[in-house]
Amino acid sequence: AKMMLKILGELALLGAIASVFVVAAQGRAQERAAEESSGREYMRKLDEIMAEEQKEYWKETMTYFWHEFEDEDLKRMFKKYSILGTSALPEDLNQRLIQAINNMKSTYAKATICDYKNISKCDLTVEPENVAEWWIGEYETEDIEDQLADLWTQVKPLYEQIHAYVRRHLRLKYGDAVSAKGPIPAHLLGNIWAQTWSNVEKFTSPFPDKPDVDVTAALIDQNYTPLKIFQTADEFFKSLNLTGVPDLFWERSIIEKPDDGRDMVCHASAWDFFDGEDFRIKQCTTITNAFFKTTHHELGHIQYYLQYKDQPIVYREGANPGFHEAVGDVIALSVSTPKHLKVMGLLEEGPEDNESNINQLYKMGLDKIVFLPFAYLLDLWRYGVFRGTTTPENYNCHFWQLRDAIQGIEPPAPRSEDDFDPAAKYHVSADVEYMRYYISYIVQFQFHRSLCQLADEYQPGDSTKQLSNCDIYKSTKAGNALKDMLKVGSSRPWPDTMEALTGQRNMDASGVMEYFQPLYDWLKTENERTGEYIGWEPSTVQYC
Ligand SMILES: C=C(C[SeH])C(=O)N1CCC[C@H]1C(=O)O
Ligand SMILES: [Zn+2]
Repeated sequence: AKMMLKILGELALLGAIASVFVVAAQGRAQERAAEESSGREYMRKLDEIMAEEQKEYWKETMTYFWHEFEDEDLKRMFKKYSILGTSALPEDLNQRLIQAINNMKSTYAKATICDYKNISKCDLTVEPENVAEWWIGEYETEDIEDQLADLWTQVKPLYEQIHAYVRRHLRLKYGDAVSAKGPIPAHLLGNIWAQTWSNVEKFTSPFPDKPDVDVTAALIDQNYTPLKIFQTADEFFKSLNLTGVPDLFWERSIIEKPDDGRDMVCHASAWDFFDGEDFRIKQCTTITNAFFKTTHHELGHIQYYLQYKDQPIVYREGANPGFHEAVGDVIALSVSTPKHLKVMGLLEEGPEDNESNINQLYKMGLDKIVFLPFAYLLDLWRYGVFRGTTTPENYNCHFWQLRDAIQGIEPPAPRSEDDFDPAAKYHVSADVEYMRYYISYIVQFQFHRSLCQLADEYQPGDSTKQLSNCDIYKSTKAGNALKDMLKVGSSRPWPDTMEALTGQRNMDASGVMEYFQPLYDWLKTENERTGEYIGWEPSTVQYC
């Protein structure tokens, strides 16, 4: 009884604090912002006030010895409230931080935050370690960096096979501009960041005589509009007994680039307004295969918001950031199968023979496998920047050293410290953590495998039910399992959440490797036939 009273007291305390936090923060901030400003200025003012008020409530949180609470849930909530992040900065510096990445270090140097591992010690300047620790801390896993490295070790052999195969075909097209054993020049890969290589698929496909699985032409021929792409994607989620987007979503989202001259950050994004009703996407949709996929990706974020909207505010986030990025992609893995595209009338009936399957896996590999080293190295580089092992004098040099060593690509021309190439990536300039995508591209195949088994679309060892040909469309059994995972938000440690869906408590590459096994086998045979050098020697381009 005494224990119960104590817990009830803590819960009541939490309820009071939590409601004060949120309602007060939003209500008062919105009133003040509206009184003091309007339009674009309103959003900046709202940010400013919210940061001030968040800091006020954070200080109140710190007056409780929550570390000693017995109730695990209560303690978890307080721990999340205790992480203030960049809102610890004075708002003007926070604005500069958001808008001017290149003076992040001096901006951080002026702020003081609590020691990540000793929250009662709050006189620390934001030493580099705290930021890397803070980002890594979001994964609540002591050895997360080792796990991330292990995942790369598991997938790297497959990447090296794709790299060698693509390099050969680029040599066939561009000659000696591409060395037989060196890194691939980044500008030949059809993507400004060389992060995915889908744009070289057409002239490198293993079996070019087979029908192309690119739906861009079909989308255009069938008069798809951005709205119809969104409605089609939303229908897939509803087919799984998940929740369709609310009317407010259609009223308030921006799904096409505005033609009224205002400038807008066109990088696709999804937004939760934390009132349980207002969820939006901002996207400059064009009618392409790529945007068909991105729309599913962004609606995956909206679905997560919809499923955890009744959780306490502090738990309205992904089980870890990688989970949030994986939801829409898991759906897109089903949508992008030739089987599903034929159901949608976006692909002509045609053979689903082994060569077509290899082509399809190759297309997916140019997106999913090629992306992994890029996503991994981008935050390896930033961990070095935050920790001070990468100093301003060698920002660009270290970036290209990682691009050379891990991704096997080289800059198109000599580089120096007069250049700052990492900032050409939106997420670096906008200060958005990126390891979430690396994790997503691993765990989405673990989720896909489990959902496909539930949908009876995949059976290990059954060649008629291969993972890469699985489409969970209309499987309410799979949909309900996914819904159960999403509803939890971050109220449980992510290994618990992953285990509930997959039976596994760890991220592992077995899902992605199983999905791509037929391609891996084919590439090893093909690269051996053509005598390719697997891997790459260091670049000879001057970049340090
Ligand atoms: C689509 C989004 C918004 Se969450 C995105 O930033 N992505 C999705 C794939 C990786 C990363 C990128 O574009 O670099
Ligand atoms: Zn995303």
